[in-house]
Amino acid sequence: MNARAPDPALKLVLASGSPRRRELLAQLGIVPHAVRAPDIDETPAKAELPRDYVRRIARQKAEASVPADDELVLCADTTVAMGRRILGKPADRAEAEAFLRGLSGRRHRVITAIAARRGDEIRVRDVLTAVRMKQLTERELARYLDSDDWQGKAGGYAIQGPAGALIPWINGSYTGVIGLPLAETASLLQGMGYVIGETR
Ligand SMILES: Cc1cn([C@H]2C[C@H](O)[C@@H](COP(=O)(O)OP(=O)(O)OP(=O)(O)O)O2)c(=O)[nH]c1=O
Repeated sequence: MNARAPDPALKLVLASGSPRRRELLAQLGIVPHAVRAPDIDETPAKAELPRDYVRRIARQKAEASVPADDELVLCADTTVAMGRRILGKPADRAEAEAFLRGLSGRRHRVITAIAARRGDEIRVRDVLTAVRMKQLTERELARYLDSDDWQGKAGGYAIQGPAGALIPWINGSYTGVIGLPLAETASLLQGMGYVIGETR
């Protein structure tokens, strides 16, 4: 992919309503010029594979976010995959419990796709992390469900919260599991001409 010339005047728009993504971006020293969360239908298509699904959703978020001439848009989507199954955000406690019982004692994948848009050009990348959850006891499961920390989290858990105690092993990108893989995001933004570290 061709790298664009660095443009220190380019402003970053974060097209995400996730406060975690904003915090992760701050780790790169980036405070978005604006935050505009697009509203799109995140229903998986029939038989859609998890990686295809997150890439499609990240692209659709970018398509729904039209940047001004001096703006670069960044969006992302995270999903948990068990084989071919896509585990999105649980609708309620019963669904979170079903997800966690399925993840308990096994390996799954967390895939985050990031998309950047400048003008009409959209670039998408995906980052895959393998995660193992320990075999949960009934007590651990009940305590975690009681914490409500599963709400709004793909797969029904968040590694950066109390569920960190339930995850003994990952292979991949920790920041990708939380929702924004920082190394890949930095390189994507720089490739689109964004200058990290510039005060705007
Ligand atoms: C597996 C896992 C997911 N998550 C979160 C990351 C994402 O915010 C969320 C998946 O939902 P997303 O649809 O990716 O993002 P979002 O709805 O929070 O924000 P937006 O669509 O506006 O960008 O799950 C964690 O925070 N920690 C984890 O360990």
